[in-house]
Amino acid sequence: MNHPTSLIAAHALRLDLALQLLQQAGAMLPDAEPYSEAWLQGILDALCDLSSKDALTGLVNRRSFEMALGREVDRVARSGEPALLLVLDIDHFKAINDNHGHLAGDQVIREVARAIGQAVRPMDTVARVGGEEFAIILPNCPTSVGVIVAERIRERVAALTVDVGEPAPLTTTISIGGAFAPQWVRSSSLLWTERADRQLYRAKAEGRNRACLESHIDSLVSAEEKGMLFAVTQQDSE
Ligand SMILES: Nc1nc2c(ncn2[C@@H]2O[C@H](COP(=O)(O)OP(=O)(O)OP(=O)(O)O)[C@@H](O)[C@H]2O)c(=O)[nH]1
Repeated sequence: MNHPTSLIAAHALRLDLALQLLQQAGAMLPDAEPYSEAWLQGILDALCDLSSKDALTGLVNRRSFEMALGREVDRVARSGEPALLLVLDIDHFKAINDNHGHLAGDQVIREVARAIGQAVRPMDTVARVGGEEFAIILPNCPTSVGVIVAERIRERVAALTVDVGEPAPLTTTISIGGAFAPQWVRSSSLLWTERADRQLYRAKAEGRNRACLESHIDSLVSAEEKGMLFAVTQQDSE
């Protein structure tokens, strides 16, 4: 397809606010002639990057996480590879805010985020999905490995000492819930998340500072998911 060479007058674009936002976030501005095609592309890329990140931790934010989860659901349905979704929540976090202040709470969130990031593979997507809630998508993660990874993350966080400028550093723990995507079944992000959330709820109810992963996933495929599988099979055979 032929594109007209110049559809826009680049200098007429009002980019002040966009540039201000990028500078304030400490983003690298493109090293190209201002208003050239390469420069504009660099600005757009930097804005996309900024809008997909959580400002406090630098992790993937909720919006971007949901997109990644949708892509993983599709990938699992196509490839049949096992994938694990973990949801994590800092235990009794309200007490940290109440006893040490909001800034100390923020510092704990940042350190927990860093510890989680260090405990997983680069191919895993770690996101901050709420105040003190995180989620991780682990593609290509067999059931036996999932349990080990979840436990490794829990131990890393439990071993953290967070310096918040008080005589003694703070320590904290997390509860983790996990669910595997049902293989060869076209599930949905929502159903997968609900399963992981149920396990997180269980981890909290059983005493916190623990990881609970759903077992026997085949028998837990819901009627709704079986319906989706049937719909796919029917469609494919047409
Ligand atoms: N410092 C700080 N606190 C936050 C942030 N977002 C949410 N919070 C606080 O996180 C706390 C979450 O508390 P709860 O949902 O009651 O849960 P909890 O105290 O962690 O208890 P359990 O989850 O049951 O172990 C609330 O007090 C929120 O105000 C944030 O960005 N920074």
